[in-house]
Amino acid sequence: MADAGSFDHTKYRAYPALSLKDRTWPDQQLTKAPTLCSVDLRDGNQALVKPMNVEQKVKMFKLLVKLGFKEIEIGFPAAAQPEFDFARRLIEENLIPDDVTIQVLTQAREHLIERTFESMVGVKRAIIHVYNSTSTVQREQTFGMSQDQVSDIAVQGAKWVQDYAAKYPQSEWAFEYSPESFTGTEVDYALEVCNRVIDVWQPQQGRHVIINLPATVEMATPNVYADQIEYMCRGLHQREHIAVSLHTHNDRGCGVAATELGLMAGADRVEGALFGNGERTGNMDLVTLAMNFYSQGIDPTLDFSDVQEMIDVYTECTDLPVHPRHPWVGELVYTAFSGSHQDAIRKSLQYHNDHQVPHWEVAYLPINPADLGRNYEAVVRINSQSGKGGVAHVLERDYGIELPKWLHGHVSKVVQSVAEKAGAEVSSAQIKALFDEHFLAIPQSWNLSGYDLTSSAQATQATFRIEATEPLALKGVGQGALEALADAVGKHFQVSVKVTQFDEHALRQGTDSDAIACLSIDVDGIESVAVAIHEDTTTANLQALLSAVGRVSAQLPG
Ligand SMILES: CC(=O)SCCNC(=O)CCNC(=O)[C@H](O)C(C)(C)COP(=O)(O)OP(=O)(O)OC[C@H]1O[C@@H](n2cnc3c(N)ncnc32)[C@H](O)[C@@H]1OP(=O)(O)O
Ligand SMILES: CC(C)C(=O)C(=O)O
Repeated sequence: MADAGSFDHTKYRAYPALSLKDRTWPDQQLTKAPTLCSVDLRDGNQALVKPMNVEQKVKMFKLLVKLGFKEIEIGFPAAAQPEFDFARRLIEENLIPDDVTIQVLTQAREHLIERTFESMVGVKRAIIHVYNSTSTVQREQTFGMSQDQVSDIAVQGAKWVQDYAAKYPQSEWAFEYSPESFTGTEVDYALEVCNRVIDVWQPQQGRHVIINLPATVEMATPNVYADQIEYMCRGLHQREHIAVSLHTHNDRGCGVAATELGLMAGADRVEGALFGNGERTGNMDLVTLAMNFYSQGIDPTLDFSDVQEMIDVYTECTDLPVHPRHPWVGELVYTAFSGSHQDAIRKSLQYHNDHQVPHWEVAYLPINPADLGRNYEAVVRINSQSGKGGVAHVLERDYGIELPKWLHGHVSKVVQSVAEKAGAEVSSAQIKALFDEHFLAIPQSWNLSGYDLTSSAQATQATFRIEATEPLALKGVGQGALEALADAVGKHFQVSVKVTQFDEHALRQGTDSDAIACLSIDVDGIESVAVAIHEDTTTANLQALLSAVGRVSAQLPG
């Protein structure tokens, strides 16, 4: 038995690096997506607390087909009755589209291979995937066998697969071999085993052969895996007739990176699972890989335009959640809470609206979330980390209220104070309510009920009627209505009223004809800000001024 364990790194040692001095993969660029094979229904399934039942497998299979997978490992039919039944169901109910090839896994043991072929009776086309572990540890500790003996298991397995395939000539067969725990295997020995298998299958005679090189356990940095793949690609017999496939796991958190470097090193095909489900830390995440291609302008060959459906089916079938920060698809991955990010996003989106930008280049948003069926509401969310740009963005986005820049700070101060006190997110509806309460609401007794203007070349003479406890009529004169009202109010309260900021424009949404007036005044040194919306532009302007005075009226003389 192993000891009880102590946090002592000296019991571990570094992975022996392969010295491939003339490696070429670092100079390669990925320009095309590889063949993508989903192993959700096998490697993903075998790692679940509660493996999927047949109905769940059917549901997952249909999702995988809908997403566009052309190769799908559907299970390990010799392992358990539900696995066998699922294979039969797909075949008997004709659920496999003509352009989709299913794949099944088996150990290199004859009775399991025989049963696997029985599960495939009547299939149009299938990949029989046979594996045995070739790793040093498993040779010594699991099998107690020499290199030659383990290599013989692979060769024998390959022959059985070939022999049983010959018994079912109505189906089109492809063969796949995995030296399981490839990354725990001496690479020259792994090459030797694979070549012995290839020599049995003779792919140059038209047989479709896949050599899959799994990082069953991820043990080293991705560059080491890439070296191993380049080494294998150089040495495999009949390389041009076989597909080299990658199957990485995520023990060190680098499953996707290892796959990408492995592709640069010459591989043609990739196995993985949605959201990285799979043994331990999971298989390589196909969603991340495909979206990495997509975001580089490369067709990923999969369609994730309805990400929510994918998440719903996945969570229902696996009973596993998708992390909110999961690359590309997590609930929070297009959300900015922090002020400077929000400000940059808002300006960048505006820039895209206003200019012909040939490619998507928006600050902090590597792709357009709408591509995945996500809406923009999630992009900017407000809490105490947020700034004025973010609050302005929410009012614009959700209510069509475009505020002048000088007003952003005033609104954000109110929202920030609520966010700080609550220690929580402030919703869009709360922001609107705060805006209404602090800027738009007309203070009691300060409602403009009418006005009469007489304009001459010199000045505007005006009477303003205000709904107060005692209806009020104020008279003033000035260059235009707003100045006349400032004059009228000033005279009435014996104060000086100066308009320091003013902006008026049409509202972007809601009633087309509505105007919004935003204004800041100085009343004997006291600053006051207010906003008014009205279908009549002049009324909006005048009401904004009256509201601004009303907000500080308690501080005015008399
Ligand atoms: C890395 C991977 O993900 S590999 C896939 C792993 N997935 C699974 O194992 C899930 C499905 N597997 C199962 O349900 C079972 O293991 C079965 C049905 C396939 C086999 O069941 P059993 O024969 O009862 O048990 P088990 O798997 O423990 O068999 C171990 C025996 O098979 C041998 N063996 C294991 N793997 C292989 C292989 N790939 N090829 C040949 N022999 C193998 C072992 O050496 C051992 O031999 P021994 O009996 O002489 O000691
Ligand atoms: C059977 C093989 C491909 C496997 O699942 C692994 O090595 O992780």
